Amino acid sequence: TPYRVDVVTIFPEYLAPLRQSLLGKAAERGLVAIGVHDLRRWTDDVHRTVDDAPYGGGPGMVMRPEPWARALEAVRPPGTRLVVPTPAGRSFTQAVAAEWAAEPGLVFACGRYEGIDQRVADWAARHGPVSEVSIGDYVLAGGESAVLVMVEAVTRLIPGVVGNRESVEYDSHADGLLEGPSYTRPASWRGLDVPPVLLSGDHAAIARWRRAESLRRTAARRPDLLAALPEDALGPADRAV
Ligand SMILES: NC(=O)c1ccno1
Repeated sequence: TPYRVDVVTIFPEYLAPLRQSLLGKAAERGLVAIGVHDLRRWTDDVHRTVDDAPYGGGPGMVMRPEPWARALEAVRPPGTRLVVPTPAGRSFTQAVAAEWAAEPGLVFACGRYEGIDQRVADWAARHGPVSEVSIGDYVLAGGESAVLVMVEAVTRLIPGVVGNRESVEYDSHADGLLEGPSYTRPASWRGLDVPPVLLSGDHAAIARWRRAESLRRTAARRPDLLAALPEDALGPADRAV
C-alpha cells in the first residue's frame, strides 16, 4: 500500500509541485499517494469563511475550528499522524523525518493568518498523534512551504522512492553529522586540485578522510550538532580531528 500524504490548505495550487519530479514518479509507481484538499470545501457559509478575530484581541485573524474539524473528519484516516507546521513547533529534523517515513502516512494542516484555533490540535489528538513542528526559526506566511519541505524530506526515505539507497544513508544528518565536500572530474580545475587521497584508491584512507572532513565541517558550521551526539558516537580516531 502506498505511503499516504494528505494536505488540507486554502491554497491547494501552492502544493502543485508535489506532483513533479521525484514525488511524481514515486506516485506513478504507487509508492506514494498524495491528496490535496481545499479547506473551504468544508465551510458552511456563502462567503466560505475560514477565519475570525482572535479572542483576547491582538493583530491578525485566527482560523476557525469548525471547518478544520469537518475537513479532518473527512480526510484523516483514524490514527494517522496530523502534522501542523508552525514556527511555535518542535523542531523538524532528519530523525523526525525517518520516524514518520516508517508510519503509514501523514495528514498536514496548513495554517494561514495567525494560525489555527488551538482547540483543533487538542481535538485532533483524540483521534491520533498530532505534531506541531517547525522547519526552522523563521516565520512564513503559511504552512504550505513547510509542507513541501517536510513531504520531500519524509518521502525520499521511503524505500524505492530514491533510486540509490546508499545516497540516502550517506546524507548529511543521517549519522548526526554534516556531509563533507564532494568532488568529480576534472582532478585539477582552475588551479584547484581534488584532495589526492580521493584519487588514491585506498578505500580505508578515503573513509577516514571523509569522516575527518565531516567532523571538521560539523565542528565549524554546526557545533550544536557535535554537542548533541551520543557519548559513544565519536571513536578515538574522531577525537584526533
Ligand atoms: N517555521 C515554520 O515551520 C513555519 C510554519 C509556518 N510558518 O513558519
